[in-house]
Formats: sequence, C-alpha cells, structure tokens
Amino acid sequence: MALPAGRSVVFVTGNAKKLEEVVQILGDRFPYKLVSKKIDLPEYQGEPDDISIQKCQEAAKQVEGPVIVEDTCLCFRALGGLPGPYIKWFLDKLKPEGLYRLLSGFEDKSAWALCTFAFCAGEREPVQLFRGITEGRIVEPRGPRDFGWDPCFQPDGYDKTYAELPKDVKNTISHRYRALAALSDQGVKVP
Ligand SMILES: O=P(O)(O)OP(=O)(O)OP(=O)(O)OC[C@H]1O[C@@H](n2cnc3c(O)ncnc32)[C@H](O)[C@@H]1O
Ligand SMILES: [Mg+2]
Repeated sequence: MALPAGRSVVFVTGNAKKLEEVVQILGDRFPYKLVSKKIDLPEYQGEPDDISIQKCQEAAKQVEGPVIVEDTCLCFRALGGLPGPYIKWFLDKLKPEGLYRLLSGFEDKSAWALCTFAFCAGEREPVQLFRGITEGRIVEPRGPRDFGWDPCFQPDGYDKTYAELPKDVKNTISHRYRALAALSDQGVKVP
C-alpha cells in the first residue's frame, strides 16, 4: 500500500516486546508510516481510560506531533479488577509465581487482559481510544519468560498460557490484537 507522503505516527513505548507484537499484528495494514520512539512515559494512576488519555497527551507533547501509545492492564476478578493498571509493579515485585499465589485464597482465578491504544494528532488535540479485552485465568506459570505476565495467563478456550502459545496464535486472540482491530476498523486521522 502506498504511504501518504510525510504522514507518520510515532508509537511511543518503553517496551520492546509490545513494539514487536504491534509490528507483527499490524503488518502493512496501518495506512500511515508507523515509527517507534523509546520513551519511558510516566505510570499514571486511576481508571484505564484516564491513564491512556494522560499518557497520550504527554507523548504528543514530547514528540510534538501525532502519536499512539498503549497501556495494558491485567485484572483479577476476585480482586475487583486489581492489579489492573498497576500490574507492572506487581509483576516486577512478585514475578508470575507471586501473581498466581496472590489468588491462592480465592476459588475464582478468572482474569481479563485489557489493552487500550490511544491516538492523538498533537498536543491539545482530542484523544481517541481503542480497547481490546481477552478473558482467561491465572495459572501456575508455564512457558518462556520473555514477555511480562504471559506465563501465568491462560486465555479461555486454550490449554496453553500466552507464553506457551505460538506467537501467531497469541497475536490473533490477544487483548492487543483486539484493540488494534478496533483501531484499524475505526481508523485515525493524521493531519
Ligand atoms: O512504555 P509502555 O508502553 O508503558 O510499556 P510498559 O512496559 O511500561 O507497559 P505498561 O505501562 O502498559 O504496563 C503493563 C505491564 O504488563 C506487561 N505486559 C504488557 N503487555 C503484555 C502482554 O501482552 N503479555 C505479558 N505482559 C504484558 C508489561 O511488560 C508491563 O509490565
Ligand atoms: Mg508503562
């Protein structure tokens, strides 16, 4: 597909694995040139939508142009949706084993992964959100350790964890895939 000259969007993330999946999932289906920039944006607090909006506005300010950011939550039903947006710190301190043990006192091991992409054409421009959810449950960690909480999340309908599933399977059922499908369906307008 021919790219409109000069129109590019910067995907701002500090996470190389996220970037890798976004590139694999989108392929050449994104109508603008997607360039990536590694910036560790602040970890905001609050509801997922508000976090993504703040994150996107900060990215647009730093990049001074059209940006996409993404924020991922892992939500345990027994814990009322926590750790949610705070999963990064929980994972960092507890590792996948600890996330599993966190639910040892609960029968309900169900969880959902939520991915929110946010697009904004520039500072002070409105932010568009695109969400994707994959339901599953928290299991004893299995599989490679190369991406976050993948070893302890088993999506519904599969007997393998995200970490054990081939990449091309994860990338057609994941929270990130679904959010990018919404983004592709609804589209973004780069000025
Ligand atoms: O710079 P950004 O894009 O914010 O990257 P990040 O690593 O800080 O990511 P988040 O703030 O969205 O925090 C989400 C946490 O969940 C992890 N994570 C995100 N997507 C994941 C996926 O598909 N599978 C496993 N872990 C994932 C990620 O490594 C973080 O620890
Ligand atoms: Mg982050």
